[in-house]
Amino acid sequence: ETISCYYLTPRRIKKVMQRQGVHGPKPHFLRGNLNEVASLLAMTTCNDMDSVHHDIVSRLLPHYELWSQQYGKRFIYWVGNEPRICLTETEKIKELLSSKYTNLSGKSWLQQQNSKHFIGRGLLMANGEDWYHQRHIVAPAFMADKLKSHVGYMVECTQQMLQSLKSKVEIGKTEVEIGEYMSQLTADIISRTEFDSSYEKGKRIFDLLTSLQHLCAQSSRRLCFPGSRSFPTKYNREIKALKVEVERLLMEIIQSRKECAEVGRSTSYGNDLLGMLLTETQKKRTNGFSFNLQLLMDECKTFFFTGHETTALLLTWTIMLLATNPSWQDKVRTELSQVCNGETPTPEQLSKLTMLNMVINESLRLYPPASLLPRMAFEDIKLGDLEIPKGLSIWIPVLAIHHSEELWGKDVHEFKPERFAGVGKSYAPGLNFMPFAAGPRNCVGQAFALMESKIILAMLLSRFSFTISKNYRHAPIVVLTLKPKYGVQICLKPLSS
Ligand code: HEM
Repeated sequence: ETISCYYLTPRRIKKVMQRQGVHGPKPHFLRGNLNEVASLLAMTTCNDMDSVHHDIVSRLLPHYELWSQQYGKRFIYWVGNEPRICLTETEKIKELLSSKYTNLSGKSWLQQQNSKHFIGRGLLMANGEDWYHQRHIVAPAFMADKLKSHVGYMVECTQQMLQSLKSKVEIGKTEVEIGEYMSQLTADIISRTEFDSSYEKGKRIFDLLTSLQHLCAQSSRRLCFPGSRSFPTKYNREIKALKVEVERLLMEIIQSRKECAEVGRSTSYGNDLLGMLLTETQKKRTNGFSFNLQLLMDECKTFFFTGHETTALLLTWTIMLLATNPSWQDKVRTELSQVCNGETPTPEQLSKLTMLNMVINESLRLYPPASLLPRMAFEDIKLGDLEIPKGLSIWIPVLAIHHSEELWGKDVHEFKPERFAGVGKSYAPGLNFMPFAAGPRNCVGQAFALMESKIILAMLLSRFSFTISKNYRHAPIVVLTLKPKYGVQICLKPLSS
């Protein structure tokens, strides 16, 4: 199978794509176009941006800009031995992400390899039947009524964060790097709501996962061929050691939950995500799918990771946008005082915060934390007139779609939340807007993330007003997710209420 994946299929793919008039840069032996991508990116991201503006595609996807100009909307390039088609036609994307193709497409071997030691085969990286079973096991943890029961924790964690901001301001430290606060807060919330574990306990897990993420991200730029990941290099040893340590800590959390149930202190494993996963490990299955201990740990890692970083980035970018657009900050604050009257928002009130919702959408459009969607065709598939041969990987550059002048108009790079007015009523941005992907394999945590973000922003905005600090350096980068390279420094001013 390896041989067919590495030597035969690419030749076939090349032929099928050429026949359809899909071209791209010439690949080099073994490295494909990795060197061009790396050197273009090194050039565009070596400096900060000269001002806070949002035209970031040429900075973050310079290869996309170059090749889409040279070869057209659809082009093909090579990451090592893996051929990729870049797809921006939203009708075709819609079809690809629909239920028709959930079994015929998924995460590629290369991606699975790159995250093997990071989040393993948890939901995000699973395919086919494995994915289907996992998705059905975890989905109930993110239903509306479950989410409502988390509001209390979310508010409590946010209050603690606000308290620590207040203490800082009181001793005269009015400038803070808000990204760090958001990252800690969302980590705290996912630990408490889904694992019933304190932030301190979870913190070490997050730190280790972050280091693992960085190491594994490096590997996606390294040359990869079958077997190379098991060489005992320093790099591989480092990854192994971190992985062992994360899993040891997770076992502690898992073990203590199991003991709680087994010594009879509680009647079940609990009904948060960890409890539901543990219950699943006890079930005997006949259909060949087994939820074993390794999968349990992979799932925990997956949710520790997906459950906090992306949301923290959404919050951080939104705060940067509000800090640089004081009129929108005022608008949202006015709405908050009208709807919530100075109180902590309830789940019912959250849905009435339309200005806040518009601001969050606009932030997700300009700075989508997950800026690319990767898929691979496991069979030959046909998207309209486009044939996608088996083994071709498909890259959907969400960031480029969100910044497409053709789709959004001349003011595409401007911060204009009003473009989302009426979303959910008469106006649907449809597939021009896909920060959480779409179809059956969309973000399972979307409602969780949005509820959490609204609570945090609402509480922050009613306690403080803020401006961007002169120390803020606008330098967005993509390291798996879209981040501000040096964080977001803001100056806080407490509001009297
Ligand atoms: C603003 C915050 C978030 C954004 C922008 C975001 C975005 C996304 C996107 C684009 C995907 C599809 C990835 C792909 O298929 O390649 C995804 C999947 C996923 N997300 Fe999120 N996410 C966010 C928050 C969360 C939260 C809070 C959780 C969990 C509590 C979560 C858990 C997951 C999981 C488990 C998947 C994999 C789903 C599957 O493959 O079936 N996400 N997310």
